[in-house]
Amino acid sequence: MTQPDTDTIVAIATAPGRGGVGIVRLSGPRALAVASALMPASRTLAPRHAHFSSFRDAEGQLIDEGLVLYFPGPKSFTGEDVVELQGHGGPVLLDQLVQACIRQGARQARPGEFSMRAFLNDRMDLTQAEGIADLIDAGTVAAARAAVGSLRGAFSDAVNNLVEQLIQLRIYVEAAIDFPEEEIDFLSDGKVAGDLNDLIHATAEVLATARRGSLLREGMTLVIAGRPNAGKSSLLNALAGNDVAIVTDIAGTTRDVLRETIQLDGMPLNLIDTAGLRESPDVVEQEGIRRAWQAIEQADRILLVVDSTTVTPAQLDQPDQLLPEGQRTLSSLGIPLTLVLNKADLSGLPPGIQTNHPDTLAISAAHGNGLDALREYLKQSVGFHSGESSPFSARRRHLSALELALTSLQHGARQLGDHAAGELLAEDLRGAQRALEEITGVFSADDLLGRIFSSFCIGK
Ligand SMILES: Nc1nc2c(ncn2[C@@H]2O[C@H](COP(=O)(O)OP(=O)(O)OP(=O)(O)O)[C@@H](O)[C@H]2O)c(=O)[nH]1
Ligand SMILES: [K+]
Ligand SMILES: [Mg+2]
Repeated sequence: MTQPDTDTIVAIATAPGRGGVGIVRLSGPRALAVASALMPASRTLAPRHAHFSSFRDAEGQLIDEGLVLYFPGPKSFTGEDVVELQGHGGPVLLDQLVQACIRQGARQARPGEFSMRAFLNDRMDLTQAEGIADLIDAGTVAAARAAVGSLRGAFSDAVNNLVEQLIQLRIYVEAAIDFPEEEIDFLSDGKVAGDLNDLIHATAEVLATARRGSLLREGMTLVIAGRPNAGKSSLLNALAGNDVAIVTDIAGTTRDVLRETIQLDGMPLNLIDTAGLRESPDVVEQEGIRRAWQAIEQADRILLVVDSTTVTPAQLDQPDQLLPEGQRTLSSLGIPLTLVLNKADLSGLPPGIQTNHPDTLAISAAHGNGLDALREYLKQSVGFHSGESSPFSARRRHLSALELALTSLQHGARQLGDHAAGELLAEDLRGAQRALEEITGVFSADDLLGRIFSSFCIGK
């Protein structure tokens, strides 16, 4: 496992720009020495007390004056000696303070390096470190509450509980393998099957909660696709409540991929409007259509918009027929799809859910009819309820790890049914544990740590 290096690091900890107060943070074995070099020689710093002091560069030039706080390790954020210099919040001024610290032997911190040291020094686990980043980045109150939950360890607790149950089961199974003379026929032993089943349920539950947490954080990506002039851009504008996209009656108006994020009762929705799909001799439009397909492939859900005055009832159950000849098929992508029958004002369709066709709604993007039903439908399609919160925030990597653990456990359960060798079950349980421990960072590849922490900003 990576060890924290012994450099003393420094960075501006407050947001870039001007503010009343700006904080420069030092961490490492020489934090106190570096900070002291900027202050009058007579200054001694009592731990966890605010001291007022001047800050000077190596030439004795006054940079600023403000408060100094010293947190001796290991009871500090990073687990190392930490000193905070709180000056006035000007970018040039704070940079001078950082440069003065560097002159005294500190090094500029890399993105996320303070949090990474806190993790490596066991001050927190990975989900807590990620909780800090998510809290800072939270775009909604619900997302911020979920991130605080992670920060306080709610996610780690849930995962550690699963690991604990898993270890108990592994001990039993491995013992049965190692001591066959004991004649514990654990394969037909109801205890193993029962415990495994409990574990599968508990893991599925944590996964469901994590999915909600991830939804609050990242939202859902909806790609609006369809033939030219179906009313895709009109739908984007109607949902965004803003004229983000150009709407005209000319087929092929939209060329670029347009992105707009909206909130649906606290759930972020990333809406993407695309060029109308058709064969076109125009090279600009061709490029737009290529990009449209690129966006479609990345969608969490596709909103296939069709002009309801042009469709026949038979086409409704075969979405691929709703695109012109020569286009790729949507059904082969395996992405959830909603059929939006637009221009209901012209076709006379009743706006809202079409009860005899699943995942089909009629709307009038131009007049706003059926949009409330569409919003409600979108929330329900992902299991999101208004005002919902999640006890913790989660990221894609957490979901993948939980999914992997669940698949391993389910695979293990099938081994039981097949009366196969216990080694196979043991292997599945080991795999599940590894996946779960990757979430909290008990088990982690070095490059995973690098990837996670480098996505944090400098000073975090
Ligand atoms: N009557 C009626 N007209 C609509 C409705 N929605 C869109 N339109 C009209 O249909 C035409 C095309 O609308 P757009 O939103 O530009 O369609 P688009 O699918 O984005 O078109 P491209 O970008 O060219 O692919 C415009 O003249 C809109 O005013 C609707 O609900 N009812
Ligand atoms: K158009
Ligand atoms: Mg358009």
